Amino acid sequence: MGCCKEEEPKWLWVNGPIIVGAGPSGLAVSACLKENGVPSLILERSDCIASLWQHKTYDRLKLHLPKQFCQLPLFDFPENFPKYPTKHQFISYLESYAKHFSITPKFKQSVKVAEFDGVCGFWKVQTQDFQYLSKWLIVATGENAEAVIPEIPGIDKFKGRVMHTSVYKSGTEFINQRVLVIGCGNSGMEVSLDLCRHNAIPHMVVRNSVHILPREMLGISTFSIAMALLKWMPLRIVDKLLLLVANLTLGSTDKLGLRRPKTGPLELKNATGKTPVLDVGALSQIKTGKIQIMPGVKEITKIGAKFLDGKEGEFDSIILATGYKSNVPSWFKGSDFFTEQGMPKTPFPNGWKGENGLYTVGFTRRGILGTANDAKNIARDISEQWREFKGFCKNFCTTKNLSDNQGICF
Ligand SMILES: Cc1cc2nc3c(=O)[nH]c(=O)nc-3n(C[C@H](O)[C@H](O)[C@H](O)COP(=O)(O)OP(=O)(O)OC[C@H]3O[C@@H](n4cnc5c(N)ncnc54)[C@H](O)[C@@H]3O)c2cc1C
Ligand SMILES: NC(=O)C1=CN([C@@H]2O[C@H](COP(=O)(O)OP(=O)(O)OC[C@H]3O[C@@H](n4cnc5c(N)ncnc54)[C@H](OP(=O)(O)O)[C@@H]3O)[C@@H](O)[C@H]2O)C=CC1
Ligand SMILES: O=C(O)C(=O)Cc1c[nH]c2ccccc12
Repeated sequence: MGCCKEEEPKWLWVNGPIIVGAGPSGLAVSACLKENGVPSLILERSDCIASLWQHKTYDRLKLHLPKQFCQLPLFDFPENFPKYPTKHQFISYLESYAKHFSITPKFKQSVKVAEFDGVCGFWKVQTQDFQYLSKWLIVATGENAEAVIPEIPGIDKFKGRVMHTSVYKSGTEFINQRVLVIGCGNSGMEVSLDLCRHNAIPHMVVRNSVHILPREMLGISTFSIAMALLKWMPLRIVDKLLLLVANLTLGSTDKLGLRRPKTGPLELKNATGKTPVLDVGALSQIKTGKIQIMPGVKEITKIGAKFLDGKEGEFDSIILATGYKSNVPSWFKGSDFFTEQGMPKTPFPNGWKGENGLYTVGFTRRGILGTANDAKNIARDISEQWREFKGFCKNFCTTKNLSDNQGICF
């Protein structure tokens, strides 16, 4: 009987923290560490930095918060960037960012297991190729690591195309098609709008309530207004003001089949992570009927869908705009720092630090702004320990002809 003993993966000692994920969060924390004299190693499952932005977003995507809220620490956006940069501009900024700080992640390293070894006092991080060892583990895999694909009765029978928004690029593939868009967050709204602009016929499923705010109020971004008001008044009052202006400028969304939640938009974002829709044009297409609002789906049939109100419709394609989730529970083991949903249990602003050298960056439900905050906190914290640890490292590592961010093999 042939026996093939699986080869033990090679061990790599990392000089500095291990960062999992080369998105904006991983890059930001690596840059802040470097600024404090601490080397680090980023492990990235994909073949490039910012893979969410490069591989999983549609062509027409723009940041919907103004640029001052979306830049990473220590290195600003170029002056000539517009108020709302395009995704291509954002990616080129991130590439310059990595270059500026000489950040060279190790690509195609998908972390399968990460666990603290209490005996040796190190984090053991396993990818398909290696086992990495470090005193610090920084989780930067994001709140949007995997697409949420809900089980919708009958979806396997559907004859047309079914895709998640993470693979949608442009409406050019859907010209003249009747498309069912399931979900009405920012992705559902913007994909429906893009479909309209390509002469497709989108029908958007709204099974629940949703907050829609104008992206700007009197030429000032709604998000900037909210941030400014929050310095002076409680969240609930800010929410009331935002809703007052939203109702004045957009009219009642309830009449269009878009009921507002009882909880205000910012309070809801903080409590559940549900981001309010910042409208960039979908609402006016809903008003003209070019985007049709549909109730919850009862089941999908071969040729279309049956809805909870008893109506039926025929569709050529289905786009799941059903959101994203963290993937931390699938690879992070042996600690109860994270919830079952893969978010830190400790709420903002203290969720960035765990025990035994564990850190998280980008799990604040506050977009890039939250990332920048975490990255600075982590770098400050680790750099204090680093100075002490460096002495130990010097004795430990025999091979000295390696650059800062390479692992030492033994
Ligand atoms: C369509 C869209 C638009 C958005 N627009 C904005 C905006 O305008 N402003 C804003 O502030 N926020 C926006 N966000 C939120 C956005 O997710 C974050 O702001 C930002 O991308 C978060 O960066 P991150 O590095 O934390 O996560 P990500 O960008 O998701 O990066 C995480 C990285 O980790 C890698 N990874 C995951 N699992 C593993 C593993 N097991 N092993 C190795 N690598 C792994 C991934 O491949 C990825 O490269 C948007 C999100 C989406 C989906
Ligand atoms: N321009 C930009 O900057 C953009 C930013 N984004 C950001 O990306 C993140 C993800 O957004 P998005 O992809 O819209 O995800 P969201 O999680 O915000 O929205 C998911 C939507 O899908 C619905 N849904 C989930 N499961 C089902 C189901 N089984 N049946 C019917 N509906 C379902 C949800 O409804 P329910 O509420 O009932 O659960 C919700 O309407 C957000 O932070 C968003 O702001 C996204 C696009 C553009
Ligand atoms: O665009 C996103 O997904 C974000 O997470 C940005 C964001 C953080 N906090 C908010 C509050 C209201 C609208 C968007 C955001």
